[in-house]
Amino acid sequence: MTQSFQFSLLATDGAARRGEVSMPRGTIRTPAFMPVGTAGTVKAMYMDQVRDLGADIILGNTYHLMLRPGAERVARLGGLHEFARWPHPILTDSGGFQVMSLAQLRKLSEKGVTFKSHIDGVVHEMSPERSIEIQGLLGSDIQMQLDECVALPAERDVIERSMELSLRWADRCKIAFGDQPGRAMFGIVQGGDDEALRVRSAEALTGLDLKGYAVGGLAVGEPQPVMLAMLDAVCPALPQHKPRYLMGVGTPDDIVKSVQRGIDMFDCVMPTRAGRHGLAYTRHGKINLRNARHAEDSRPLDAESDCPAARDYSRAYLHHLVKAGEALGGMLLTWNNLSYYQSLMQGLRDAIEAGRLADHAAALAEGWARGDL
Ligand SMILES: CCOC(=O)Nc1nc2cc3nc(NC)[nH]c3cc2c(=O)[nH]1
Repeated sequence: MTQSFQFSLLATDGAARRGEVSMPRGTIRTPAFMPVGTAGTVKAMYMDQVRDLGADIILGNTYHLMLRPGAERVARLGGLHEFARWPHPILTDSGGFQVMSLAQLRKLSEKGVTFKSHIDGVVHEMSPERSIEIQGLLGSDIQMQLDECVALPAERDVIERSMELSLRWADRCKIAFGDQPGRAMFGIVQGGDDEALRVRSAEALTGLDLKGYAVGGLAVGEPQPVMLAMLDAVCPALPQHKPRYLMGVGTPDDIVKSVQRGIDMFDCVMPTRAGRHGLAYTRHGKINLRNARHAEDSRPLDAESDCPAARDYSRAYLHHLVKAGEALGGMLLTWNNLSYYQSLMQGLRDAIEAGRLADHAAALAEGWARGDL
């Protein structure tokens, strides 16, 4: 068990990397998918199940937890790992993105963001320093800088000013983070859909010598080719021997194409949220269990899966649960979806080690395109 934060590059295949992040609370095998545990829970899952599916790390949302139950309260109760019974690494976001998408009446200035809670209307001030303080109170292993995710499309000078603000906040967060052995603070590359601004952001953050780098400001509705073009510009401008985390991504296809461009870590609400809405992710593509065509289909989602939710329940039963609004429907589909995402990541890790990522990616795409025979 290490007392420090170390990233080791174990193998590469083109721009893709197979690595390991070793931390005091455990090792993260990369490429890695981080299930989103917004308010200290991966919705509809027990934490033991999340672990059994192969997740090495989960994501917690600062915005939600600071509003309820409150960061100081979580600290008094022993921190988020103890509170939520997840003893492995946790990455927390800085809350910036959620403030801009969830809070009412938010104001952004050099100082930070001021907003009214969407729960009880209380006004909160979140400076870069306070964001890091909150993440420390939660006991977060990987803390994110406070940043501004500019909405696209935007004028170049708006993107530039926003990117430069995030850089100043990165510096303030690094100072506020100080020296927390075994923990890390990641910078967040911004710059919208402008390659030159993206490279400037990546190079400036590299100069701060942080433990890892996130790519933010993407997966905000831009076409996939735009997102991938930004990765083609950013990844070569980031240090080879530090982890790269693409925020909010994505579909299985997004993940494969991003791994091929050098991304190591992902988080996305898709598998959990879609599961609660009746959608199953499988190696044959997406299956919408709300659709009446499943009403008498006695086949499971995937007879070859080692996940009981995929292997042991008929589509007819899942369709019934979803139509009836039964809690078990969301539970089984979330279980299936997270299982599929973790098996996707395991397959990518194996393919990079074996130097056959291109063939593996083609086989995956063929399976998704073949659809659900
Ligand atoms: C997870 C760390 O988040 C932050 O602290 N800031 C941040 N979060 C983002 C989350 C995003 N989710 C999506 N798509 C679903 N795009 C995102 C961008 C950011 C971001 O720029 N900055």
